[in-house]
Amino acid sequence: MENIIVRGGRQLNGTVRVEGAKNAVLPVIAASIIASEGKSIIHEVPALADVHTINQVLTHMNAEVDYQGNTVVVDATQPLLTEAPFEYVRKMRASVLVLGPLLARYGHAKVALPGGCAIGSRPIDLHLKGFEAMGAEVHVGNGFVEVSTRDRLKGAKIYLDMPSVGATENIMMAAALAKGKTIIENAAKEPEIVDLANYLNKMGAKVVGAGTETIKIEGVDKLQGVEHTIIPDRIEAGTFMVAAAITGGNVLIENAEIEHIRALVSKIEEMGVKVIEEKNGIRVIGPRRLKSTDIKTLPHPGFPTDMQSQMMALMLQASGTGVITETVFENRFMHVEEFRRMNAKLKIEGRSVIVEGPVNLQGAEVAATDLRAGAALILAGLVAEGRTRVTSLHHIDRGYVDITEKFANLGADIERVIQGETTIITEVQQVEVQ
Ligand SMILES: CC(=O)N[C@H]1[C@@H](OP(=O)(O)OP(=O)(O)OC[C@H]2O[C@@H](n3ccc(=O)[nH]c3=O)[C@H](O)[C@@H]2O)O[C@H](CO)[C@@H](O)[C@@H]1O
Ligand SMILES: C=C(OP(=O)(O)O)C(=O)O
Repeated sequence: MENIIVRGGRQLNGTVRVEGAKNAVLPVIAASIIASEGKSIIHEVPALADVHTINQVLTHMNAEVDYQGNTVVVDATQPLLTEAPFEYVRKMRASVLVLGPLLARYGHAKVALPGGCAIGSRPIDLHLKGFEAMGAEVHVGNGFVEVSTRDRLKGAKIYLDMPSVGATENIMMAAALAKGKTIIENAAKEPEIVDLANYLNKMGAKVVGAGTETIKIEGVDKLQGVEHTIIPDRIEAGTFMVAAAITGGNVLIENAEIEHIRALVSKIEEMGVKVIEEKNGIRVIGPRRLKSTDIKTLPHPGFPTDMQSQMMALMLQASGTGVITETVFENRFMHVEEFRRMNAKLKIEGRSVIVEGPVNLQGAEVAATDLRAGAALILAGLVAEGRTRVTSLHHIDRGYVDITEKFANLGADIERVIQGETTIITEVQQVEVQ
């Protein structure tokens, strides 16, 4: 079993470069299977366990996938299987993102039902509602969801009860080849939606309005493979911003896009952190004393739920009482129990956590309960007294490339170990481990 060991007390200084965004690359790779002509060449692909999973899903379906350096090349011109079994969906819920592309191109898709996960029940009813509105039949049974249509999908007006990122992406991809116009109302506005729309448009689709609450898609007859570069990962960037802030350090986060993380920037500035936009990225300088604040997670452009646990770590070091309210996922406070093992004073009240700071965090044995919680525990470990051991690293490997090396390069006392021994983990080994 692998663990990360952090010894607290070092200030972080230097430069770190963020990777391409996990949440942008997964739908983009999924969308590449709509291309019936030409190869899709995708750059800035992060070497994450989730990327290997989506590549395996495509390979299972008969697409040719070549992954070298940070580039993935997908050739989906040959006939594809239209099923994704449980072994992939179990590892990664985003496997459901092949539903829209397969339905669009083949009129059929069958994917194992994702089920609940650590952060909430996460149904896919809105994805299915969208497909049904476009004329697809939906059948759920034996642990699978199957969507099919005898005729070509028809454009439709679809109102999402909530601005679901995955539903917006799946419907956008299905609508790309539908007959006529689809309008998605109350669509998700995340930067990753815009990246997917840009990619689809390069492939020949007609998508307008991505990044606003109304997206219009005029269906076309076919899409072709193109070259695309994935946007930077705003959550990885945010995690390093918090690392600089929590240690009172000075870190340049290269390749970070400030427009994608305004809500986070504004909150950490309220806490006394200095944020400077530079030519190559964002410089973050932590203050001597942090002031507490309140946070409410919301769909973009609100405060991202994927930064909630990292902010909890930061608020534990801030003076005063702060309230964190989670409105996106109903069960995303699993890390509270782990922070408490580190001497945190946290009180859960319904969908909020009251954070009393500052506390003297103490190193402890803690487990990552999801990928962001894992990163948050490392952040807490950076300032805790003594040694923190973080386990369940498969969560962290889903969303962070070389997190141990990146923190070590900034001056952290951190190492990844196997059964008590220090090891250097290569990308290939990481894939075998998950
Ligand atoms: C791979 C990826 O991009 N993951 C991101 C994506 O997840 P994901 O796309 O799964 O998140 P959604 O935006 O769909 O989920 C938001 C909320 O809507 C609910 N819901 C969603 C769909 C549905 O059909 N019915 C329904 O009730 C979910 O249970 C959740 O409570 O957006 C989340 C919210 O920003 C992020 O935390 C995830 O990192
Ligand atoms: C919740 C997350 O991802 P996923 O939707 O892939 O589980 C995340 O990236 O924090």
